[in-house]
Amino acid sequence: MPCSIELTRVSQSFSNADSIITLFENLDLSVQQGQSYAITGPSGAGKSSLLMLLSGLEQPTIGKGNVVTGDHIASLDSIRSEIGFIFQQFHLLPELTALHNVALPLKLRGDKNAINKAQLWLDKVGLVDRAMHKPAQLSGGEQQRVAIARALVFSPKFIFADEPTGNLDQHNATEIADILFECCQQNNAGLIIVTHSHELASKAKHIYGLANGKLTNTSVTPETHVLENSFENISRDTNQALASTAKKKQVLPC
Ligand SMILES: Nc1ncnc2c1ncn2[C@@H]1O[C@H](COP(=O)(O)OP(=O)(O)OP(=O)(O)O)[C@@H](O)[C@H]1O
Repeated sequence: MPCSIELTRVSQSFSNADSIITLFENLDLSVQQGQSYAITGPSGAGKSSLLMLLSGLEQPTIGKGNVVTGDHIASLDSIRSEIGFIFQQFHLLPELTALHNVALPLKLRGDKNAINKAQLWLDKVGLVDRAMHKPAQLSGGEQQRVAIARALVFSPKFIFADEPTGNLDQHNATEIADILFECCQQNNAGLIIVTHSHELASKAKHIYGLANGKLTNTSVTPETHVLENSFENISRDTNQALASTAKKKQVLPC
């Protein structure tokens, strides 16, 4: 049964030397396994902090997060070994080959087939011929492919990605985004992305904006799609009619 991560009325504040920064208060957010989410918003709004709370790696100042499976509610600690991370800076281990970077999470779980499974994942992300290369011998896009394979190799329930395309050029960013969404969908993993990229965010089913401590669902609804399509059809029909009139005017004598 798919599970969801639920943050209920959470607040997050940090106290610095002479002040307290409050990022958000009484915020609710629920993310479901198998679904994709993007969190966008201005720099410093607290997007990465929210990702840390969702993943259970950090605790909110007030409120709490739970994993909900049917009627069963558990703390976020219970899902710690079933979540994967992807970062802007890749965070691969520099002394390990691509193959051993991907195999590492499986080895840590005592999986005897770690190397074979890692090889299959390198194949999935299109890097089978780079298995023996170390991160420094790979391009940014290739390193992020390794990071995606490493994050998904142990079939996690959720993937948390913080600016996964932030260090890549446009071409690589699009390719990496496609691979990431496809791999998560195929593995029924929930995908939660923090990004400044509207192109990347638009691939997610649910899009949230975080600004001034408020989280707003800005996803395009099916109704909006219908309206957009209607406008496109009207605009196309109008253009066709205008083109046809212009053509007739050219042919017909004045
Ligand atoms: N552990 C911490 N201690 C003190 N302040 C923190 C801590 N973590 C985050 N902050 C502060 O909280 C604010 C929000 O940080 P966060 O990284 O969550 O924002 P963001 O929306 O992800 O920003 P960006 O888009 O620039 O990455 C920043 O001002 C940051 O300095």
